[in-house]
Amino acid sequence: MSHRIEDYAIIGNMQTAALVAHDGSVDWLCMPRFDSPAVLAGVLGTEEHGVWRLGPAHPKDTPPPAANRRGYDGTSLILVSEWDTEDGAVRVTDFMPPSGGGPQVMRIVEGLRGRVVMRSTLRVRFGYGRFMPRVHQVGDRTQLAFGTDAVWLDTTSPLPSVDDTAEFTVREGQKIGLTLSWQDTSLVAAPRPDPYAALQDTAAFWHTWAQQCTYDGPYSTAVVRSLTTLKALTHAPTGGIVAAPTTSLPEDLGGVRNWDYRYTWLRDAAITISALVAYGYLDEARAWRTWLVRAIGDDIERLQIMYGLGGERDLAERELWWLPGYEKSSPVRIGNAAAGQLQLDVYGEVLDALHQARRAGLEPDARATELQLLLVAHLEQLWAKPDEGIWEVRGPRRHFVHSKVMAWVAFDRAIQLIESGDADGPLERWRELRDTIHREVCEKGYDPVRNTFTQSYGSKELDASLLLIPQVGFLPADDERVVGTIEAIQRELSTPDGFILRYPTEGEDEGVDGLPGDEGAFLLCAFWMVEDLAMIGRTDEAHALFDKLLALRSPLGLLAEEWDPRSKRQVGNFPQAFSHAGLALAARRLMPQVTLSLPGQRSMEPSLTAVPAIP
Ligand SMILES: OC[C@H]1O[C@H](O[C@H]2O[C@H](CO)[C@@H](O)[C@H](O)[C@H]2O)[C@H](O)[C@@H](O)[C@@H]1O
Repeated sequence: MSHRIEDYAIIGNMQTAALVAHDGSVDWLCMPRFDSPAVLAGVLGTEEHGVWRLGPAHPKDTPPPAANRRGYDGTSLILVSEWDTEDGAVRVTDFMPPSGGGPQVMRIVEGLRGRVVMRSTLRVRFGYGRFMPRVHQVGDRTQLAFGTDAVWLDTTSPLPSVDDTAEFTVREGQKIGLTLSWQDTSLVAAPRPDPYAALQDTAAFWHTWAQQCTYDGPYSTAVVRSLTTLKALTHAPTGGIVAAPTTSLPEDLGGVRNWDYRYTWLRDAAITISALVAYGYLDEARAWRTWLVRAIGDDIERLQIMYGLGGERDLAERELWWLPGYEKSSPVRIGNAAAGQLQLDVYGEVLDALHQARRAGLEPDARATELQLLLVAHLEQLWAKPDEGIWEVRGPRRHFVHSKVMAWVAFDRAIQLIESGDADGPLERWRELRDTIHREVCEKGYDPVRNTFTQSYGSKELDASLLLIPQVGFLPADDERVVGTIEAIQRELSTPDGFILRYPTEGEDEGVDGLPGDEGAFLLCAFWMVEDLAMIGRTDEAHALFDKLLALRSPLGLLAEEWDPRSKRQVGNFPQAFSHAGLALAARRLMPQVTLSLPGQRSMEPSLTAVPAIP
């Protein structure tokens, strides 16, 4: 397939999501859940791996035309694409109703001017592009089935079709709705959809959701789009949150750094919740907290750093040999071996997100409080061990400084929870431990010669995760070691165009992450840099970097995980929660009236909750 990653739009219903290219092709769709096998997987291969293209008919020897205009309808996740042709103009409105039933993709074609011949080509391939469906005609409805899975195609007017393609003409003022609904074959036929009513309900849903946002600043369009994208990555039935809706969109075009992000990482979900909570969204925090209690259960000893959306633990990684990969970036992987890693930072991230939610007004929950205490008690046994760290390196375990800092955060937030009177725990012991970790990090994780914290104890490498040191309240922003670290990261981890790498890679040799190949600038890290620059008073630089980051967004305001400065393209899974959470939190840091207290940044100060909702 020939679409850039940033050419895609996301539509979704908080159960799953689809990617729609600017020529009207849906090239990625997993049903019924984000982490179910894809029924359309063209983005990782060819049209034969599954696509649903809908747009003006075009000659066989020319590529399908890109829409002349495209955008979301207001703050919603309803995508509107318009084409001008020699014979007229047409609009296609794509959306997935968040109605709670089986997931559906709805596409409404509307003639705007003249007459336009449209073509719908639907190639459903079950099992990630592998299996052709059996096609059954049931009256005027079409069922495409393979084994226990099926999708139904319904249209509001009968369309003449040959094989997988239907051509039809729309005239000015005429509308035709097409719906693809997922349905288990053991169930009766999916109810006949009403896309016109569903469109109204979907628009109302997103409008109401966006109105709750408390941001009132200069970046409101970008912030609301990022928050809407984060909402789209939440899974309403369980409260889980995916890191991204895709697998194996490459971090290195043509390379092997291709991973499956359709799971709930404790870290990514916690950062997502921190961003949503910062703008007044507590329902998502409550749902995630419930998910957390259910997924972890009482099994603290066997805590995983990620789970399936339903709390599944077995996320065994495997390669899909039949998919050539996005621009031949292979292997395509599903599952994620990082699920079995030791990553000490997740304790701090979970405790911090729940701390933010509590301060923002989320009511206490006894089971969640108990869980937090159990997590921290377990961390007492673990914090001194080496681990795989925030970046989930596949090389040897190390004493990553960020992991230790986040262990400090876990103890700090637990101490604050106890001090608030909402929980009982070994206050004195944990205070001592908090001090011990602090001392150890400052002794072993800091290089006095270069005046910078380092990636791991005794190492000479830097790591952008060290930018969180002032943000989490480990040290004040004006501490000279913090300023030295920010400056060292700027010097050594900046790309030529001014963005930030996570850590140095080694080209074709294996670097610290145990992987060959390089990668792009990690967008979350650049947003952290924005926050740090603002915190040390270099506000103009912070704004300039933030503006540069905003300019990397796709025309629809979307961000993948990384930016490749060589090809000047977005790379990695898309859209990614990290990047959008980073954007939202950085925008908040740039609000002049926000006063942040230390320790424990990202606190909700009254000024934020008091501002009026966006119109
Ligand atoms: O760099 C190798 C690792 O890359 C992925 O991890 C990254 O994505 C995660 C989900 O957003 C994020 O939590 C982590 O911080 C990132 O490094 C991949 O999931 C790993 O399996 C892989 O080892």
